[in-house]
Amino acid sequence: MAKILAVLTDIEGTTSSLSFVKDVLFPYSKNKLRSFLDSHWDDERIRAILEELFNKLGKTLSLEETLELLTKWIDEDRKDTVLKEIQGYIWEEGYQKGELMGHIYQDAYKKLKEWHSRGIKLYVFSSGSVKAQKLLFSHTPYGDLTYLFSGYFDTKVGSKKDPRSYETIAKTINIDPDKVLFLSDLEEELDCAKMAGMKTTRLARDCEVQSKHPTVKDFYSIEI
Ligand SMILES: CSCCC(=O)C(=O)COP(=O)(O)O
Ligand SMILES: [Mg+2]
Repeated sequence: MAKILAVLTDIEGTTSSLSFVKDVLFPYSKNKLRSFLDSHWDDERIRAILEELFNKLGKTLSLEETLELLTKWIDEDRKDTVLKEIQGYIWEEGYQKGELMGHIYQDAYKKLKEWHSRGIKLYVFSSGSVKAQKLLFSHTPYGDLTYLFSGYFDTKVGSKKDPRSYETIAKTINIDPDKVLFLSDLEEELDCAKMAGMKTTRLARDCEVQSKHPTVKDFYSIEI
């Protein structure tokens, strides 16, 4: 493999379990959505996010309508920036109250730490908002791991299923795409990163998969 200067990693299914996101984080945001909207409906920061939603829809929604729409989007696992921003704020309260703890696989933690100590730059690209990413990595059983990462990207940079997002990330971090290794559990994301010129490795933790990309069961098997 050509010299890798940076690792760009997905979260769900890659550094962290699918089940943590689907069975813990998403239900938490769904259960707390009504009380969050009730208590933050007039908050300046939340209003700005909701205005973005209303602009996108071309109409203003009532609290009840907003609740209904965002609940539907959580159920559909919609990767919408407004939903992801709101979820980030809800999870923040969960982490602060000690009701949430971020999940990271031990192999991911150990290898990320090793790569960091070797001077390899580490970046995150997730559909979860940058706020949600930082919260997850600052509340792990291994402590606050945010020191490992040089930057975070969410879908404000573009969809994870669009090669242009990976091109933008490479330009932003100022590293040639072929010196960046992208890690993900999803073939389509890896295809897009490869189209942008990045190196790729697929994580297939709990199942056998057919893949065009080098495939590993955990981070221990990734040689850089
Ligand atoms: C930052 S944790 C929440 C992750 C999330 O909201 C999500 O939709 C998962 O996206 P990923 O791109 O990490 O698969
Ligand atoms: Mg994933």
